[in-house]
Amino acid sequence: AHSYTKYNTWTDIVAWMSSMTSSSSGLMTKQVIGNTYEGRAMTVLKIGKASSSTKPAIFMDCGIHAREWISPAFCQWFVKEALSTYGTDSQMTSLLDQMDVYVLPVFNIDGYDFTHKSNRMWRKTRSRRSGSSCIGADPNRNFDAGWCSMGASSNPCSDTFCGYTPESEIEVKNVADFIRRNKSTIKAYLTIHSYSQLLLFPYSYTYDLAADHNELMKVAEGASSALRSLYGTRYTSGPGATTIYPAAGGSDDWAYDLGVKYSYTFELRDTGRYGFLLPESQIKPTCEETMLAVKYIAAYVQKNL
Ligand SMILES: Nc1ncc(C[C@H](C[SeH])C(=O)O)cc1Cl
Ligand SMILES: [Zn+2]
Ligand SMILES: [Zn+2]
Ligand SMILES: [Zn+2]
Ligand SMILES: [Zn+2]
Ligand SMILES: [Zn+2]
Repeated sequence: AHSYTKYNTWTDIVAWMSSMTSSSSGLMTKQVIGNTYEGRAMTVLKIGKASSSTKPAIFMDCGIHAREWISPAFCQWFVKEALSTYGTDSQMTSLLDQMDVYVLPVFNIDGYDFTHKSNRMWRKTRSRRSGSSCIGADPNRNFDAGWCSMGASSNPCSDTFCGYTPESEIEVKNVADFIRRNKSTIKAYLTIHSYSQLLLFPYSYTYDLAADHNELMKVAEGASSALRSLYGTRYTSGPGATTIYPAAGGSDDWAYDLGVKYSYTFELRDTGRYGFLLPESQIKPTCEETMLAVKYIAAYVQKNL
């Protein structure tokens, strides 16, 4: 059964999405944006006060990398917090009255399911192509942003295989299509990963500073200190290229170049003691502190609409 303090199976997450939607009394709707390679339905949850007019929006995805289990746990936690504190928490109420938040709880569903059933350390998608016995591409190297120019491999057997073309992975194409369709309303893009405790922003595909570097840095530092205020967890903020490593084809860089100014990659707990195998006992504290950072960014975006 589903639990917010467990790493849920895809089956449990599917059931959870349906029950949360039907009990949300209109505050949340769900829509399928396409299927994965193995045919699982990529489901986006739209959270916000129902409105006949289109509202500005924030898009957040989790689980682009299969083994980073704390990430989908956070998206589920965020949905719970949003639905349960709307009407009582003034900031969440204001946010959902004025904006919509699109949440993709698991981006790479095939990979996530594979980590539960076979190989816990799998990272990529599970696509297959004749000509190679190796499976999958790194979805965070498959976006059309400096594609395969650095920090990625054109070897299908590599864990950072960039794919055969930009958006060759159907999961990437489905998400890119959705964001393109909604780019006039999407003001912020948040993509949740683990681990290292970093708050990254463009660019990773070049050492050049983004046009909005100073503003993005200011907001990242504010979000990191909001996060630190709860349990003292320390994050480092900065452009991906210099803060983690130079790498091309990432979703944050692609969204930024599309025009989504507030584009961030979160690398959640920890710094390496458990790594991807973060104990379930740390789900609650990790999610509660991350809520503070996400709400900080959301409030900033709201103020600057
Ligand atoms: N644009 C990007 N932003 C963040 C990262 C770091 C994540 C950390 Se798991 C990755 O390697 O895909 C990588 C890229 Cl290419
Ligand atoms: Zn279960
Ligand atoms: Zn499992
Ligand atoms: Zn990742
Ligand atoms: Zn990572
Ligand atoms: Zn809470």
